This record gives sequence, structure tokens and C-alpha cells, in this order.
Amino acid sequence: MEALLRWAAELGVSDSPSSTSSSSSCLGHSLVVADFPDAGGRGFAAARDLRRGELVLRVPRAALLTSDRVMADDPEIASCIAARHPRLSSVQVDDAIWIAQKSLSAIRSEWEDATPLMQGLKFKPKLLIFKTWLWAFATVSSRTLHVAWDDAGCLCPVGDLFNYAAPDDDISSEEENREEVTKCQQKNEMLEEVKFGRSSERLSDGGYEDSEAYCLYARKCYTKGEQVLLGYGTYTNLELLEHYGFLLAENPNEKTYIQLDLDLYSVGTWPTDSLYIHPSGNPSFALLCLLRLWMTPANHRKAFSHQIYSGSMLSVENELEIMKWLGSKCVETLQKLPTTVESDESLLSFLQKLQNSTNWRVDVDQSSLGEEFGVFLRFHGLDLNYTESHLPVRLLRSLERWELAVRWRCTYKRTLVKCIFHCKRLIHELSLQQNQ
Ligand SMILES: C[S@@+](CC[C@H](N)C(=O)[O-])C[C@H]1O[C@@H](n2cnc3c(N)ncnc32)[C@H](O)[C@@H]1O
Repeated sequence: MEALLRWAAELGVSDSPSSTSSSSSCLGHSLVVADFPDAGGRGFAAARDLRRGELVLRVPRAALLTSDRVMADDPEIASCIAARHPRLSSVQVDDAIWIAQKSLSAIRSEWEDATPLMQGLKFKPKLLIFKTWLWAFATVSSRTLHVAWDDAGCLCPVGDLFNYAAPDDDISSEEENREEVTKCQQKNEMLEEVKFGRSSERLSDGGYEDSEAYCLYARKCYTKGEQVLLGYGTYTNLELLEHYGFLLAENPNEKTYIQLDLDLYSVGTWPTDSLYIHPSGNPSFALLCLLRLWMTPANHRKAFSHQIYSGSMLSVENELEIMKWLGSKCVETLQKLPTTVESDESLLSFLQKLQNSTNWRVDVDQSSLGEEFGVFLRFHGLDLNYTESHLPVRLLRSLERWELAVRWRCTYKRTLVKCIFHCKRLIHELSLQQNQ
């Protein structure tokens, strides 16, 4: 890390607006590297109190790794790429298992496409194998920042050390902690007005600027030592898993999709990806509007369309029908799934226990999940007779991924359960209104 920070400082990377950082490190004025085991591991802590909108890191173009830069630096790579030019493919969200399978097969086919190019560039054999490609793909996928001039984006040294917070999260926690924020702002007020002027009103986390540098800003007020987080974008948990390999326990951008009847899609013009359930259990605006339209007799739809599109409830009867339909759809969806919230929760605590275990055998014997764990061991070429008290590292890594998958499906089910409660509560309230 020291070598990286020294190298970055030489290229002009700096966490200080006046670029006065020492040549031994590009950090220390606004940020320091720190470990946050419960929120992304290695990341940045505020080196001092930071104000919302303050520039916290500047990475000049010379330090960015982009495809045009690689080609400009190495004519051999440039001519090989010009001859073959393999492209990455895009992925469509449908359902979690399908996404995982599709992702893996897309990465494999990109690896197959890129292999002749890598051979042409005389890569060492260990760099040609699929496992290395997977590592490189994950590195690029989880660290690339957007730049307008190259649709492949860029790698941004040091700038890629920020861990993620969902954009909405920061705003709401800021509202909750308004008092704290005000205190922090007052403290810095005089200094900041002079130094940062209008940029203190900035809401975005950063981007490539006219000054020919990638500039990253504090999106809220931070106190010294607190982790400084970046909103890479608004992602659902499935997207976070796919691109970054983690998910958030509370994700304000989470969207839970259920299978809708085919004729539903034909009655309205709302895009399919706007028809989901919020983490609170409430249907999205578009899903609610669509259901209101669908439950309206076909010959009345036109007359009510203005009311429906503006988001107004049509009638108590219509709303009751919708809530009954949506509640039973969620019940039906849950019943079709092979596991329940309760079984997922006990599997989660078992997986967490195993990862911190000093003797896995004892934990397996004490649990009712031995059979399921036996299948996992066999998949990895071991069995329940494995005698070491510690599981091999590759199995612990695989357990981490298993835990992530179970956490995702458990959150999915919990949202459906919340939606059922939401529907039941509304049915109760609407029935009271109907009987008045
Ligand atoms: C751009 S890197 C951030 C720096 C990274 N922690 C490091 O040590 O280099 C993105 C990766 O950090 C981790 N990460 C970022 N934010 C996280 C969060 N809120 N929770 C868990 N892991 C996170 C994920 O592994 C993700 O793929």
C-alpha cells in the first residue's frame, strides 16, 4: 500500500485541494486508509472532520488506466486489439439463478474470445487460465469508474479504495443526524466558504472534470475517523452481488420482483422493471397503477385512465381487489420456493458459525444441517470424514459466497412477507371504510 500511495503521489494524486501532499503519500490531509471489517473491509477514514461537498480526492488523467492509455503506451497491444477487439456483453435482470448462470457463461465466452488476443500478446500460461480471467474480470467490474470518452470506463488508482454506501442512505442518515451535521458545518463554515465556495452545495460523489482529473467529493459531513463512503450508483442487491460481490442489509434501492400474469403486461405501458415491491413491502407506484387498471373492467379503463396514471385510488372495491390479489400472489410465490424464511435464517446462522469455527466437526454435529453440509463438502471433493479441525481456505471462501446467496434469498422472502402484511393491513382498513 505504501508503494502504491508513493507512486500515486508522484503522478499528482492528492487528497488535498492545494496539492501540497508529501511525495511519500498522496493521503493524510482528508483521508487515511483504514479497515472496516463490517462495511467493506479496507477503505478510507476521514483524516479530519469533512464537510459535505468538499473535494476529498483528485486523480489526474495521467494516473487513470483507460483502454486508450494502454494502447498509447504499448503499440503491440494496440495492434492486437485493433485486429481482434473483443467486446464485453451486457446482462438483463430477470431472476437470480438465471443472472448468475448467464453472468458466468458470458464471462466464459468473453474469456474464450479474448484468449487468442492474450496468446498473441504472449501472456504467461498462468495468466491465460479461466481462474485468472475471473479474477481480472471481477477486479475490473468492481473498480471501474465512468469516463465520457471511453465506454470501458477507467481504473482509478487510490480512487478505487472507497467502499460503497447506497446514495439514498447518505441523504436519509444525514437528515436523521441533522443536528450533528449542523454542528460540523458551523465549525467549518468560515473556512469552507472561502475555500470551496459553491462546491459545498454539490450532491454527487464525483466524476471526471474539466481540470483533467477524476475528482471525488464528500457527499455528507464526516467526523474524523468515520468511514468515507462513495455511492457508485443506485443498485439493487442482486446488481451489487453481480458487480461487486456484496449486498446491503438495508438497501433503499432494492427491488423485489414477482412473476405477474402475462395479461397484466398488456394492459399498461409501464416498463417491466418498474413493477416491483419496495423493501418496506409496499408495491411500487407503477405496479399499484397497473393493478388498479387491470382490476378495472376493460370497457371502463379509458374513462379512468387519467385518475389511474396520476396515482389516485379508484374506489374502495378496486383497492380491496388489488390488495387481495397481491397478498395471495406473494403467499403463492413464497409457497413455491424450496425454502422458508425460518430455514434460511437457521442456515445463515450455521454458515456464520462455521466461518468462525475452531472445530467445524463439532458445529456440524450440533446442527440439523449436516446433510446439506455433506453435499457442499462433496461438491468440493471432500466428505464428512475430513479430519482437519479447520476447513481449507477455498472452502471458507465458498462458504462466504453461499452465505451471500442465502442472505439474498432470505431478504427477498422477507420483503414478500412484509408485502403480505401491508396488504392485510390495507384490507382491514378498507373493509372498515366500506362498512361505515
Ligand atoms: C472499489 S472497491 C472498494 C475498496 C476495497 N474494499 C479494497 O479493499 O480495495 C469495491 C469492493 O469493496 C467491497 N465493498 C465496498 N463497499 C462495501 C460494502 N458497503 N459492504 C461490503 N463490501 C463492500 C466489495 O468487495 C467491492 O467489490
